[in-house]
Formats: sequence, C-alpha cells, structure tokens
Amino acid sequence: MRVTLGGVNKSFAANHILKDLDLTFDAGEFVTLLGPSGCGKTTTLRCVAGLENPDAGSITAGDRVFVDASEHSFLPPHKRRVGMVFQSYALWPHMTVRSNVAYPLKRQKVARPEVKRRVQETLAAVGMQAHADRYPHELSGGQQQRVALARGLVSAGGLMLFDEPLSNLDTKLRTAMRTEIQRLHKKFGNTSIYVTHDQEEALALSDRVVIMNAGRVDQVGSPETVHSEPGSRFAADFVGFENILECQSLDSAGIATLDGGLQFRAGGERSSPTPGSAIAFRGKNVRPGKIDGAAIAGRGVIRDSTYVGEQWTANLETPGGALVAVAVPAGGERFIGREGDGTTVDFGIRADDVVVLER
Ligand SMILES: Nc1ncnc2c1ncn2[C@@H]1O[C@H](COP(=O)(O)OP(=O)(O)OP(=O)(O)O)[C@@H](O)[C@H]1O
Repeated sequence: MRVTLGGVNKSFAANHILKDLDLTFDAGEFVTLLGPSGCGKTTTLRCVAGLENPDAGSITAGDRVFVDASEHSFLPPHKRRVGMVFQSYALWPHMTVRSNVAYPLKRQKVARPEVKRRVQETLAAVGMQAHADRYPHELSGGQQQRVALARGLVSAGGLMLFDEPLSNLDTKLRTAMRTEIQRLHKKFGNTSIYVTHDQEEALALSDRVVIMNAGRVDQVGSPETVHSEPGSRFAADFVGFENILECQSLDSAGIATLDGGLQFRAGGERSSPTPGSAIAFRGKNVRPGKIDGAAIAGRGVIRDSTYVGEQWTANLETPGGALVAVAVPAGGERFIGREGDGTTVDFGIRADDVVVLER
C-alpha cells in the first residue's frame, strides 16, 4: 500500500512541530524515520495512525484518504486498518495473549471463525502459539513484544507503524527482534514505517531512511547513502561524522582553508568545496603518517586518548587550534595507543573519505 503525506503541519499550542512534511512510502517498502528526540517522528506516525489530526495537509493510503485538512475529512483510527507497535508494548494486562491479538479484529467486527483463524496464524508467525492462554505478566519482555507485533500484524491492512519497538529490550534481544521484524515484514508484505533514534537500527532494517530535523525532512536515501553521503551538517553529525570543519576561504586553485588552518584539496569522486560549505570526515578515516595524495594533510598533538575496547579514540590538536577526532582499531600498528597523549603525529585524509556539505 502506497502512503503519501502532503504538506502535513502539526502544532501543539504555540509549538510548530511538523512543518510542511512531504513523504511517500512505496507499497511493501520498509522506511525508517530517524532523528533526535523531539524532532517529530512519533507525531508523524501518530498522524498516520489517526491518533493526531494534522492542522494542514493530507495523508492517503492506497486509494483511501486518511485525512485531508482542507476538506475537513478525517478517518478515525479504527477504520484505517493500520497495525501499530509501541515501545511500551501497550498490551491489555487483563487479557490473555489470544484476546490481546484478537482485540483489533473484534473492533473491526470480523466474524468469529475468521478471528480465530487469523489469531492462530499470526501467533504462529511470531512463534507465540504455545503461550496463547498466558497473560502479559507471565511473559518476558521479548515475548510481550512478540505479542504486540502479532497484534499489530493481525490488524494491518497493508500498513504497519512501529514506534521505537525495541528500545526496552537488551542488546542481544534487540538484534534478534530486528531480524524477526525484517522476516515478518517480508512475509506479510506490508508497507512499514519505523521510528527510531538509533542509527544502527535504521541502517539494518530499512530500504530507505528519512532523516528528520526539527519537524522537517533533512535527507531521504538508502542506508548506504545516508551513512556515507550525508546531505547536510545536521545529517553528517547525526550519522556519526565526528569531524565537520567549516570552509573559511577558497583560493583560485580550488584549495580550501578550513577551521584551524587545515587545507583541503578537492579530488576523487566528491564535489569541490564552495564558500560557505563544510567538510566532513569520520575519525576512523584519519590515517597516520604522510599519505600520498591526501586531500587533507596535517600534524597534530595527541590529546584525550581513550581506550574503548575495539578501538582508541583521541583528538589531534593542530598548530592552528583545530581538534581532529580520530578512532583507530586497538592492537593494530596505528598511532594513538602506541604513542599516547602529548606526541606529535602526522595524519592525512583521502579525498574519497571526505564529504563536502553545502548546507
Ligand atoms: N500531545 C502533545 N502535546 C504537546 N506537545 C506534544 C504532544 N506530543 C508531542 N509533543 C511535542 O512535540 C515534539 C515532538 O515530539 P515527538 O514525540 O513527535 O518527537 P520524537 O521525534 O518522536 O521524539 P522521541 O524520540 O523523544 O519520542 C516534542 O517537543 C513534544 O514535547
């Protein structure tokens, strides 16, 4: 089911939360809304579910109009046939697993034999049929989340909404449930809209990632694109580019002077800097020594070196006062761990590891 949001705006009192949101989700696609706390992800999801009513704009799903503010039309939530899974599971404590999953179908006035069949089928799909007669408090967190998934799936007429469903689970279970969500998404073929602030989760699950910033779409792209080619300073920072240096000036040969006096010589596949642009690179791409054909080459004093298990992190303080964050694998041949704070080292960054940010 194709879902389209056109010009969606939503305010709570004087706070303008969603600002002219245009988004399209293709049939059967898995799309994640990724962004920091408060950027409006949940509000977007709640507008699609019908739990909030946008002040302006429209939302359509397939050939159905969920809401069109200009026409004052609003389809109530239970008529949208949307499956929703919440962080808190939101299971009814006084109902068995079976009754929890059957609940949305009963609200839709589905005939009894069909309710029975669909509940059984869905509980089997999430591996919970053996626990059908238990109550939520008799289940582990992971099992409760499976029931919540089943309840969402049973009522999803082509559209599933997930609001940080894995946040309450421990790391190991979270990874297992991620695989499970992917498997169920493929099996049921719903369009899935998934909200998270966890970058790794978004990359692992999605066909496309929507990065949201303060109620607007900042960037939309494949997981690979948003990870390696962020479109803005905000997106770069959010997906973990530790270094974002402003381009202070540009000479006629196209060499940019960055914060702290570092120089950037454009090359490779990436575009050239322009005045007002910034340069971003990851700490793991800062290489030790003098690098042949480096786009950025410098020297810095190692500061703040910290061992964090798999790697060392540190800042390299350049003579011009810039701090360049580095992350190097622990136990390797590379600098930081061996040299330690206070040592001056050469470093370089290759052109292919640098992204030029125009906004
Ligand atoms: N019912 C409400 N009344 C007033 N303000 C609200 C309401 N719901 C959300 N907000 C505000 O809207 C903003 C966006 O909230 P929303 O829950 O959509 O963000 P989010 O991106 O999902 O963040 P989080 O990851 O923390 O859930 C926040 O500032 C929040 O306080």
